[in-house]
Amino acid sequence: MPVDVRLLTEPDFPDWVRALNTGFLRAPTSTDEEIEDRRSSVGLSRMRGAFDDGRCVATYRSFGQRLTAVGGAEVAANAVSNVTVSPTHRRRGLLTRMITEDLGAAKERGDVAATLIAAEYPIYGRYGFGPATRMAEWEIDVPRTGLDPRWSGPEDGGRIDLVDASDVRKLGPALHERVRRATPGAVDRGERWWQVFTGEVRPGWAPWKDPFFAVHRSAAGEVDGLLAYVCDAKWGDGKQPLNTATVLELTAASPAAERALWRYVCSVDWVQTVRTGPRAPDALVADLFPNARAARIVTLGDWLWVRILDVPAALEARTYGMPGALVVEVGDRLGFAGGRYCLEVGTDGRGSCTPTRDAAEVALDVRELGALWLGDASAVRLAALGRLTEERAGAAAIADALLGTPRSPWCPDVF
Ligand SMILES: CC(=O)SCCNC(=O)CCNC(=O)[C@H](O)C(C)(C)COP(=O)(O)OP(=O)(O)OC[C@H]1O[C@@H](n2cnc3c(N)ncnc32)[C@H](O)[C@@H]1OP(=O)(O)O
Repeated sequence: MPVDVRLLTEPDFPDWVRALNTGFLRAPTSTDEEIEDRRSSVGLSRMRGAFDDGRCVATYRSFGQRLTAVGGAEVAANAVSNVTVSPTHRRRGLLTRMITEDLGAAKERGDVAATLIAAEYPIYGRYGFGPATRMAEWEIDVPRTGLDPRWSGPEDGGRIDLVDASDVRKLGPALHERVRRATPGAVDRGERWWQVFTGEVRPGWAPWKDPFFAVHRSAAGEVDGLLAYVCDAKWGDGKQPLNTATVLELTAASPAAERALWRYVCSVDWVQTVRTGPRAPDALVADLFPNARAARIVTLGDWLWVRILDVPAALEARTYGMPGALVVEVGDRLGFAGGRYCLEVGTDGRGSCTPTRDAAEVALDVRELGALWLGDASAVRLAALGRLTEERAGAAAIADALLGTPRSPWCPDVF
């Protein structure tokens, strides 16, 4: 009997959770509470599974997401998550069947793009996803930073206060909303995100340790920064504290708040090492210190992957650094977004994008367009890699001048 790939129905859910845990190498069994908690937090309507002789052997879920484009507008995105195929059924095309159906539904719904955080690099390019934002994590050797150890708070009239989880649930969402609308690549967060982040809801699959929460207020008294961190309890043989603080979240609506919160976490007594957690690759953190080499990059990699589903809508949603025009030939093996398009950008930085028969100036796969869309990748570099063809000499540099951005895009979330 062929393996049945289909949308989930209510009775499938416990078996689907077992298959999900299996694919992610977690203990396959779950308590009834865990299943009920998961069930109440996700909508079944966009969950898929593959069933072999009645047993779930593959999982897939998508949900609606708001994704910030360059310039601050947001687009409707189809966020992809919980992708697994059990080891007994791998490499038989089950992922391909589930994702092709789901992207087709997203296209029909009018979603502009699809997004995901890829577990492994080689999986999703074949479906038109490109790495659109990157992450970096630093480890800071605090005594080497050259910071004045006598620091006791911001000198510019701002202040930092430790707060409780319930305060974070009150203050965090509005701050995050403000920051994510100003951050290309950021995505919206629902109430559940804040419940899990603050420990109000503790899913069985994630270990929990109460973080320390701090907020930064500007001199005007406005909350413009949020920090969450946990500390270990390591001491050396010579009775020296060797604690590490690991930052779980640092959201700042202003550079002053960002600077103050990094300064704060590097000033906590006993803390010798700060792990920044995943940050934007051009985060301010490393260069805040008199000795920037005290911050060492420990991880650098791709983060949010974007799959453009509607080229004109995606290119018209964002803004551009200069006026100009470019004819782009987009290839799409799955047939959702391919075609030749003319992008024309006015002096106001807004673009119009329409299908055209004019000669293409650059040709690329939709995967590379996804990588370029948020401004992180370079068309000139993609041409050097052989992943973008210049049909007119110099066109890749024009693409970069149009699409490039002064700061890197950044998605602080994992989903
Ligand atoms: C957004 C997220 O949820 S990320 C989490 C992804 N999940 C995981 O990493 C969990 C562990 N891995 C798995 O469950 C599975 O291996 C999956 C889901 C990644 C792939 O599922 P499969 O059903 O085996 O993929 P499928 O058979 O459709 O493969 C399609 C193609 O992708 C390739 N492919 C699939 N997975 C990988 C991989 N990890 N590395 C390299 N190539 C891969 C296949 O070789 C195949 O290539 P082809 O078209 O050239 O023949």
